Amino acid sequence: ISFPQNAARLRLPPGPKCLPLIGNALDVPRDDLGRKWSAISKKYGDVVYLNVLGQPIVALGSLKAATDLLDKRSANYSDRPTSIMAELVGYTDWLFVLMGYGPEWRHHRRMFHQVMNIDIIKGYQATQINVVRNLLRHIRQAPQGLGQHLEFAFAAIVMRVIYGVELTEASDKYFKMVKLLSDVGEDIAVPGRYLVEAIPWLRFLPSWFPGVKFKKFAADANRDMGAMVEDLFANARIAMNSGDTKDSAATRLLADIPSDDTQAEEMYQRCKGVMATTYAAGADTTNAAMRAFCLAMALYPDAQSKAQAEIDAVVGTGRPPEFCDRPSLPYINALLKEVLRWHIVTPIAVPHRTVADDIYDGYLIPGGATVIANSWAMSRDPTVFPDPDEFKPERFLDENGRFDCEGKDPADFVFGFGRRICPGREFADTTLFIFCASVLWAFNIKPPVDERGLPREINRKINTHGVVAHVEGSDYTIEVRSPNVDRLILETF
Ligand code: HEM
Repeated sequence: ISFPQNAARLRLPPGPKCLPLIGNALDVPRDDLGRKWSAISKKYGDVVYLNVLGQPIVALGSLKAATDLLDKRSANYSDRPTSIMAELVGYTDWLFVLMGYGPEWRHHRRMFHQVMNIDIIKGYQATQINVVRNLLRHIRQAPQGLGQHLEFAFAAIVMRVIYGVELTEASDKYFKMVKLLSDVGEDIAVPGRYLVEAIPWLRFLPSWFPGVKFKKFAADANRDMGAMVEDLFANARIAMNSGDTKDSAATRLLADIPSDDTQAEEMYQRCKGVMATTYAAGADTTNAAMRAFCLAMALYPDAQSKAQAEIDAVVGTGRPPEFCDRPSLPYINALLKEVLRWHIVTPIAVPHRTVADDIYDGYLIPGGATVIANSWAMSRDPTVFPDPDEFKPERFLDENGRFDCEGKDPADFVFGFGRRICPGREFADTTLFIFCASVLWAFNIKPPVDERGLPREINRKINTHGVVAHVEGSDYTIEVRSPNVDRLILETF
């Protein structure tokens, strides 16, 4: 990467006016991130510059700007902003989502790929099917607990695949820890949320000092998460050494580490981090997409009926859907794309950081700038997605009803960009397929009803204060579609 020679003479991209000392600190959105950053982009352009207490932030509001920079100039745009909070909660020791662009991140990413590549994940299908059939039974038994069943199911899949641990009850300690992991991660990853990021010396004040509550929060999270990460890894190692192994990503990675290697300890540490990262990054995101699917089905009964008609024609009611049905289900494939577009799980993805100065469209993008790609804005581009707020799987079907997402694939922006693109996206995709197809096969999802049996308004509220956007409600009327399906849900277990 070469530094632009004329950097000093170049203009920075447009942006809101800076105030003395604090710069744009008051302009940085703290909730509803996609929509609010989008409003800033509408006003100033696709590439916007803010200065938050000396920290440059560049917000990219279009797919073109994001691909031009984060994909095509990926070598310069794949670093991550450093975060004092991430350091205080201990994330920088093991969570490679937040690691800077360098050799250690590369080792982690390579290790992740070993256990989550497109061929290996085929071996996880049996687990995915098992968990989803269990989920159907749970929903049938207690439909009012839908939200919790979903949360549990995604945690269960990841735990089984990664650590070989079978989650049994919602109260399982590991399940609680997933929640902690993702809650903390989401909270601290929002740019501008914690003042200590901009005023680092705040970390040296005592915890009782006004405004320093973050220190206690960080210390508690560090202790609890550290214990969990150690505990899970220790279990995997014990199982591995005693020969009592359920095949899992952890045991396979551990088996590859020669114990007499001088670097074995380093590799164990890395393996521990990769496993925990998979859990932290995978469970909550996939769960958020599934909840959005349920909301869409309750709000758009036509789409639900069309999807069910396709499943009935291809799969029938005599057995639940299997992975091999997927190529024959174009409407379901279109619906899955629409779920990911309609509800952007990570509205501003995860921030990148530039390594060196760069020039784009005549503007200077400074080295060390935090770069935000607004995936939410891309999903709402009406030139690509007319009526963008409407849920329309037909967007991804051609005139003959064949699946077609050429030139408008949400995967181009939903999973991030460049060298940091989500490496779990194929696993997320297969998991979502089997979950959505199975739920559609088994249940009708309808609006909730009041005491008189009349439809109540559906809670469409999205919790947007973290990096992952969650549909808040999960209160629907859920009916088993037929007595035959009911029998099968019970019999399959
Ligand atoms: C619908 C589900 C998912 C969505 C929407 C999603 C989205 C994202 C996004 C936007 C990023 C940041 C990319 C960037 O920096 O440009 C990311 C990173 C990541 N995701 Fe996902 N993800 C999903 C599921 C998963 C799953 C299931 C796993 C694990 C099995 C996973 C593992 C990761 C990891 C490890 C990273 C960090 C990559 C790095 O920093 O190099 N994700 N994801």
